[in-house]
Amino acid sequence: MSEALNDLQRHAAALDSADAFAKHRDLFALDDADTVYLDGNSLGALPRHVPDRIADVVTRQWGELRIRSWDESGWWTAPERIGDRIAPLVGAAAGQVVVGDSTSVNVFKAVVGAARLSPESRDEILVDASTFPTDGYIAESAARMTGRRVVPVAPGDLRAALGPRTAVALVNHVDYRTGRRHDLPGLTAAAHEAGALAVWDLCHSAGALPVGLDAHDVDFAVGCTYKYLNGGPGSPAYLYVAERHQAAFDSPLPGWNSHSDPFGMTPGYAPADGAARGRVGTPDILSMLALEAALDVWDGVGVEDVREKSLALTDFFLECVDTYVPAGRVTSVTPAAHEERGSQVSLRCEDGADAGAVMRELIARGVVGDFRRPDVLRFGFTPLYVGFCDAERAARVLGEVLAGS
Ligand SMILES: Cc1ncc(COP(=O)(O)O)c(C=O)c1O
Ligand SMILES: Nc1c(O)cccc1C(=O)C[C@H](N)C(=O)O
Repeated sequence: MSEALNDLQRHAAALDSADAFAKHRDLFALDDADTVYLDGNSLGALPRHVPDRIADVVTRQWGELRIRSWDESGWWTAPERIGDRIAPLVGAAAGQVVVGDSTSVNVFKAVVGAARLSPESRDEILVDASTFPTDGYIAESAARMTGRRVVPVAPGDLRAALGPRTAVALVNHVDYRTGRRHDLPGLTAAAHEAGALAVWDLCHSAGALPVGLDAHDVDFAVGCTYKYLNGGPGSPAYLYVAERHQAAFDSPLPGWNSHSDPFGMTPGYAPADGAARGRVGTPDILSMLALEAALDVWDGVGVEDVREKSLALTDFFLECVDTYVPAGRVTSVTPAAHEERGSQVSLRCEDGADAGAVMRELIARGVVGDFRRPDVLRFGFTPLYVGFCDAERAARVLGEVLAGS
C-alpha cells in the first residue's frame, strides 16, 4: 500500500509540474495547505482580483458617478457585453448570449420561447428525467402556459422518444448527480430530424468542456455562471438564442429592458432585436460586474485544453480511488468513457454507508466535495485551479475515512 501511495504521489507531483494550468491556480483565492477544493461544480472559487474590481464598482461607479454609470461605466450594456465574453466559451458567435436572471428564469424563457416557435400540433415537451429539479418544475409550468404536456424521458431513451408530437426537448449537457455527459450534437440533430427544437442546460459543462452551440445548431441554451465560470454566489445566468431564431423569439417575460426603445417608455411593447430580447428588468449590476471581472481568468485559455486536463484529472482521481479505497466501499456512477464524462466524479457509497457522514468527515479532514441524497459523493474538478496532488490527496483521505482510520 505504501509503495503504491508513494508511486501515486510521485506521479501526481510529476503531472502537476508538467501542467500548463499550474500557474493559473495562483489567480484564485484558495487555502492550499488546508483544503482541497473539489466543489467548483457547485460554487467556483473566487478569482483574487475580483474584490478590488468590485470595490471600484461600489465606491467609484456607484459611490461617485451614481446614475451616470449606466452610460459612463457601461452598466446598461453589461448583459450583452458579458454575454459576448461567455459566447466563445460555449462555442457561440457574438450577439447570441445575454446575461441576467437565474438559470431557472432562463429555462422558462427558453422553453416557452421554443414552444412558441413550434406548431400547436406538437403537444409534448420532453425533459430528461434525471434533470436538476428546477428544469423539470419550470418545464411543467411552461408546458401548461403553452398548451403542452411534459414527458419525462430517461436520457438514453430521448432519441427514441422524439417524434411528430415533440415540440421541444430540454436536456442537461452534463448530469448534476452522475457527471454523465449527454450527446449534445447527436440529440440536437435527432430533435431537428423529428422537427423539434433543442434547449440545453449547460450549468455543468460551460467552462469545463467544449460545448459548440453554433457548430451543432443548438436552438436555445441556458447556464449558470457560479460553477466553472467562477462568477460568485448567485451570479447571473445566461440565455443563448441562436441567431436564426432571434427575430421570431417571443419572450414570455417581455420586460422593459427587452424593449427596442426602453427609454421611450411607451405603453406598447416592441421587442429589441438580437440577444437583448432575452433581457427582462434592471440587471443586477454588482453580481454582473463581479462575473465580468471573474471572466478575466479565461484570457488566453482554450476550452479544449481545459477539457484535456479535466479528463486527465478525473482519470487520475479514479485510479487513486481504486488504489486507496477498500474494495466494495464505493462505486463510480460517472462513466469511464471519456465522451460520456463531464468534469466531476460521483461515487456511490455501498454497504449502507452514510454518504452524508462520509462527506462531513472528508470536509473536516480538508477535502471539500459535496453530497447528494441518498448516497452520492460528488467531487468536482475545475481544471483552472485543481491539481493532480489535490486529486491524490482527496482519494487518499477518502480511503482513510472509509477504512475508519
Ligand atoms: C443543471 C442545473 N440547472 C439549474 C440549476 C439552478 O438554477 P438557478 O441558477 O436558477 O438556481 C442548477 C444548480 O443549481 C443546475 O445544476
Ligand atoms: N445554486 C446552488 C445554491 O444556490 C446553493 C447550493 C448549491 C447550489 C447548486 O448550484 C447546486 C448544484 N446545481 C448541483 O449541481 O447540485
